[in-house]
Amino acid sequence: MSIVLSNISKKFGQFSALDHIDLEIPEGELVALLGPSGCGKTTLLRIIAGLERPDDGKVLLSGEDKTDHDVRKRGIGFVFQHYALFRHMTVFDNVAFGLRVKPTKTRPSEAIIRKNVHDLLNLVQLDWLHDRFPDQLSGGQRQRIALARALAVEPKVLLLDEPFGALDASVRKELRLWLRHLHNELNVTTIFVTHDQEEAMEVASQIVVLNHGKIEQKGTPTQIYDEPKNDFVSQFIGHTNVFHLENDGDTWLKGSSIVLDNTDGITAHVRPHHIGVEKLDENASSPISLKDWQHLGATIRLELTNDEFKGTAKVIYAEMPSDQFKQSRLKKGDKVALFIRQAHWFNLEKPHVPEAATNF
Ligand SMILES: Nc1ncnc2c1ncn2[C@@H]1O[C@H](COP(=O)(O)OP(=O)(O)OP(=O)(O)O)[C@@H](O)[C@H]1O
Repeated sequence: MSIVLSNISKKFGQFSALDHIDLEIPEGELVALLGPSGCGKTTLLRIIAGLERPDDGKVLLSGEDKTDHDVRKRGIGFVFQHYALFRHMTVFDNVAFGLRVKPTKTRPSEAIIRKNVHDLLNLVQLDWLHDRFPDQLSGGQRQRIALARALAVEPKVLLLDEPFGALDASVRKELRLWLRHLHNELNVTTIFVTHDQEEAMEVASQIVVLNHGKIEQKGTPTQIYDEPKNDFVSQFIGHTNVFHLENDGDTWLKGSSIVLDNTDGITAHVRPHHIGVEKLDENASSPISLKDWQHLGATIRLELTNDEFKGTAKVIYAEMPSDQFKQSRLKKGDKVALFIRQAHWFNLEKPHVPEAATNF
């Protein structure tokens, strides 16, 4: 089922939770709604589900206006952060629930229900737990059962609100991959809410970045990461060094061939792995030195300081492969030269800095 949101707005009292949202989600996509706490993610999900009514705008499902349709008539399945499995029912009965409460006319026979439930439990790889009760499951297992239960009624859209939010990091990681594989298998249009950019990047085919009730950007994970539309998106996705040229000066650009006539109000965002670092000899005049470094596994994060910075960005973070770090023989206190391979520029009056200035 495709989803079109047209000019959706929602206020709570005077507070504008969603402000003229336009969004199209083609059938079969796996979309992440990503943004900081309170930006309107859950409200948007609830409006799609029919649990909340927008003040303005329309919700079209498969091209039909469903804005005023009841939640039960939308063919949508949900999973929320706090898995609401029925504690007094076994895993099997939890998954069968949605089928057993269907009106007599549309309710499958008990034999078909048994087959469907076992198929679903196999799909989430937990059929062996079918006669357990929710209290006897781990958090990750409960979440997979909650998904199986949502899928039992064959929804045309699946909405997941921070489905793995309450789980510890390693289980979350495992379930992210699992969700992506499950989606590849079923191809149900799926929207999940998260405030974790890594989760969005890893799972979604499309990411919608929200902030203060507005869409800042929509695109593939690659587009969002490599071509952020504004400084909010750039900072929200991944790590970046933020340089306010008025305060921070441009000594960090020296040796990079970037020349700017006017630095007023300009910010440059540079990802740590876009900064090359080269060891200089002791007598070199560079103001930049290696203060500290941390081992992140395959990469090393370097903490660099610039004596000439007047502003706030006193520490510059760079990253390099750990093998390269070993070869470089860098040690704390060494003077270094920086090579900025790529930067994102914001608030430039001219639409682009010269080609040579962004990539070299
Ligand atoms: N029923 C309500 N009454 C009043 N204000 C509400 C209501 N529901 C949500 N809000 C406000 O609307 C804003 C958006 O809320 P929403 O739950 O959509 O945010 P969110 O992005 O999902 O946040 P989080 O990541 O913290 O769950 C918040 O400031 C919230 O306080």
